[in-house]
Amino acid sequence: METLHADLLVIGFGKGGKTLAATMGRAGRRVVMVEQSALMYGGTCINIGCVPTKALIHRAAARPADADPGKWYADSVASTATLTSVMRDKNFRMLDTLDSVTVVTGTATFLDDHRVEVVAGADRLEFSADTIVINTGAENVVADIPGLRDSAHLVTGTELIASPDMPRRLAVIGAGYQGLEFAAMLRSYGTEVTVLESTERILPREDDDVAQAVREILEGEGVTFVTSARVTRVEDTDDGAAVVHYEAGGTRQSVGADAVLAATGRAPRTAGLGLEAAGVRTTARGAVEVDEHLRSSRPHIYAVGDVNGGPQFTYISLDDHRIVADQLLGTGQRTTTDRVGVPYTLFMTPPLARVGLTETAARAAGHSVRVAAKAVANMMAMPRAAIVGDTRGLMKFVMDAETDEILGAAILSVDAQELVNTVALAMRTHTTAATLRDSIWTHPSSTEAFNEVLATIVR
Ligand SMILES: Cc1cc2nc3c(=O)[nH]c(=O)nc-3n(C[C@H](O)[C@H](O)[C@H](O)COP(=O)(O)OP(=O)(O)OC[C@H]3O[C@@H](n4cnc5c(N)ncnc54)[C@H](O)[C@@H]3O)c2cc1C
Ligand SMILES: NC(=O)c1ccc[n+]([C@@H]2O[C@H](COP(=O)([O-])OP(=O)(O)OC[C@H]3O[C@@H](n4cnc5c(N)ncnc54)[C@H](O)[C@@H]3O)[C@@H](O)[C@H]2O)c1
Repeated sequence: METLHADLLVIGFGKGGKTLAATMGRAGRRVVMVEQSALMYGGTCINIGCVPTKALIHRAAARPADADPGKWYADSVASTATLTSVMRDKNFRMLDTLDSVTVVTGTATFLDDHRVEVVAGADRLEFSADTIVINTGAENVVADIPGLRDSAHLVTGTELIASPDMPRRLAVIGAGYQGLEFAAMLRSYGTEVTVLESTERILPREDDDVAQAVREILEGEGVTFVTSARVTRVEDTDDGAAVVHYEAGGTRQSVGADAVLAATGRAPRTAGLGLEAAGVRTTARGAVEVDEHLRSSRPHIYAVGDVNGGPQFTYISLDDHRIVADQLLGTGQRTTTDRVGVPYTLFMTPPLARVGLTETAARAAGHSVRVAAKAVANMMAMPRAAIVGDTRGLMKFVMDAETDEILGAAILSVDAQELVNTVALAMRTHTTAATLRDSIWTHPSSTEAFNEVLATIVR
């Protein structure tokens, strides 16, 4: 069989890989992009991750009081599918319209460190490339709980958002990003939601006051939480539902559910890639082992995005592409250690946005800390929350008492996903808290809260 040669071969149509493929294609390099599914052009984020979940969250908030919840849910799933198909098509065309880029639909496996086999049904192609980028993402982990994997009611987020049938009762296993976003989203459509989390409290990496505020908001919406829960068994019943058995607080309990959502993490997708044949090492957690330039143990093979074991966010995959592009076209200076102030947002309503250190982590790291904090409901100078009708939440800033630089922030408020980017930029540019506090911001805006919160030193 003929082996087709490319300058760059990318395995997986994720954020980092597709952006790199486009950049290299525009620079005149011969690029092959291999994606295993035509339903995944553009990757996880636009097809089964960020975009559809946030679209469904947005639609839930727009439900008229008199709309039938089940029908509104089915319509929302349908309109979300339309949105993702438009984005998928745009992503495909972004690469397909570049003369030097070829998109191949099939599953890639390494034959050796320069050759990759692509299989699609009975068809088989073979490619070789000078540079290979692995961008295969991550996949949901289904915990090893008796009965769970065999339950007809087990769903991952991918299946949940594809079905027009709104579950009447949802049991969520895991109170991380997926668990809390799906719990909040389904609850706002009208589903009865119970979240079972194995740790002592939700969001164990956040400060107590922030995690508690999140829990109170979600409980106020009607979500039930069981923490320190050990899920022991999932059992399908004759009446077409499931019962999730668990132990908590020293007693055995159970909850009935029409769907059981596995939200216990996403693991790097390296199985079946033939990494051994290429001499590419993996970490104990199954990620491709990379250095700060994202080179694997074979220097011409890179890994970008979730598969390299870094933070699982779309914009990290995008930043990974900048590092590899700098290796291939630039000065080769950029590294993962350049990253300062990486923000992230949990999209509940209102959202929780975070950047930098928590108060607990800042103290543990030996910083001399000052904390500014205020409940959104107590703010006088930020009418935006009242205007949009949601004054729940709090804002909290952790500053270095000596330099007045911001070490971290937690913003649980309307517009938090936007506000946090300004704070992250302040952190990256060593802008002091006093500058943010005394700056001129538009009115009425959420950013105005900085004037007030940063003047409210609580410790
Ligand atoms: C429900 C959910 C919500 C999320 N919400 C957010 C959010 O709001 N904000 C945010 O920043 N992040 C969010 N994330 C995380 C974000 O989606 C991921 O971090 C990001 O999409 C990872 O992109 P990637 O570049 O690693 O690869 P991916 O986009 O995962 O792409 C990998 C691609 O590789 C393909 N592939 C795998 N193996 C092979 C093979 N052998 N051959 C060929 N192709 C292969 C897959 O089909 C897939 O298309 C969310 C994730 C989920 C699951
Ligand atoms: N808004 C966003 O940016 C966004 C949204 C969704 C997902 N993501 C990304 O996807 C990643 C994966 O999300 P996730 O929520 O699946 O994982 P996660 O790691 O964020 O949370 C998993 C949770 O499940 C709990 N858990 C594990 N095993 C359990 C068990 N047997 N019983 C009960 N609880 C158990 C863990 O203690 C943890 O709280 C996130 O880390 C994030 O990077 C991002």
